[in-house]
Amino acid sequence: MALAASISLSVSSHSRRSLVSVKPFRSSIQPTIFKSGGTLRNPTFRISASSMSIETPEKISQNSFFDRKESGFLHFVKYHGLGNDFIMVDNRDSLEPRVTPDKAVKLCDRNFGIGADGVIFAMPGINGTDYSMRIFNSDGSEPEMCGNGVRCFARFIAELDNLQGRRSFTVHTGAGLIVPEIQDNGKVRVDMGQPILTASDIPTNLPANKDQAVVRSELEVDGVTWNVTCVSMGNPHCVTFGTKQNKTLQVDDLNLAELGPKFEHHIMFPARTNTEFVQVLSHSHLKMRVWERGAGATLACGTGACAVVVAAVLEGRSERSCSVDLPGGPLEIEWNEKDNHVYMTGPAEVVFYGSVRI
Ligand SMILES: N[C@@H](CCC[C@H](N)C(=O)O)C(=O)O
Repeated sequence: MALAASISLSVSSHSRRSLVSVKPFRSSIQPTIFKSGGTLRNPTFRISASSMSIETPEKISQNSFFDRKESGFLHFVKYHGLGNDFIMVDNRDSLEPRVTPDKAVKLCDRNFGIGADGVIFAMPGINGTDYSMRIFNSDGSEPEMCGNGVRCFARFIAELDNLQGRRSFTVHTGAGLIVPEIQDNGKVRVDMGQPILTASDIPTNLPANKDQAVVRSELEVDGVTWNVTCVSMGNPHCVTFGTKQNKTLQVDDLNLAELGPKFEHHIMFPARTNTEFVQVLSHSHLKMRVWERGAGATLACGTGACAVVVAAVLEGRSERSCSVDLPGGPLEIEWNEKDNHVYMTGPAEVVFYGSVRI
């Protein structure tokens, strides 16, 4: 759909009202939406264009979106990776995030804010890397890494910086060095590094049962015994393929909103955890739903999909290369035998460009 929009948003920390005006162009649809209120509170505050097509960067640079520097406003681009959506902030001039965790919570609010699963900051590189990436979850907590986010980050950087034909660069994250590469088809392949399996490093209080790892262990949740494997991709994941009583899951039947928080806040996970519920469709095809730490049920989780393939291999359920179906679409994951790194390939798309008063 070649829909492009001009969007105005105002999010105030004092008033929880918001106003959205959407004016599409290059489209026969011409709605004007006032999300609440009905009057344009910032008539001089006009926002740049966006497109759901991949020609967006050229169009946007013509409009000098990224040159906008008005004080009191945050200019952002909203991206998504399979529906896991992020407010991307150009923070290349400072290692201090331009938005506080409290403000991130407000911006991520789907009713009173822009709406997103997190806020991501593109920052100067450290330790010899080209860039650094930091992220706040929608609850304001700061995770170490975000797989879908780093694909969005790669496309965002390609828009922001003149990479002179370079397709790949290095990114410092809380999970260490991450290397995304933009492919000819626009998808992003990411070297996600090595999975961490040592129980205390994940961290989990579940006792190690295979070398130092927790593989197909038992986790008691509200009187039900789940079989779980714990993996860190820099951030913690608890992967389950079923319970002791019911060894295979039909993931569509799960009540995630009820189950998810019980795993996230379980005493066995001192840093909380992301949880993936997985159904094996074949040795190279998995289906998962995720409850994310600090964000709840999301449409996709890149680090989660990586953790799922690592867990599936450790439990002898799959090959090292798998398609992983998430509610928002598929990711291709490979746990490479030679270098022990996990590689993730998937899309990252612009949703819209906007500015918000901060
Ligand atoms: N959606 C992300 C993971 C984001 C961080 C996570 N909620 C955490 O707290 O660890 C992904 O795509 O990996």
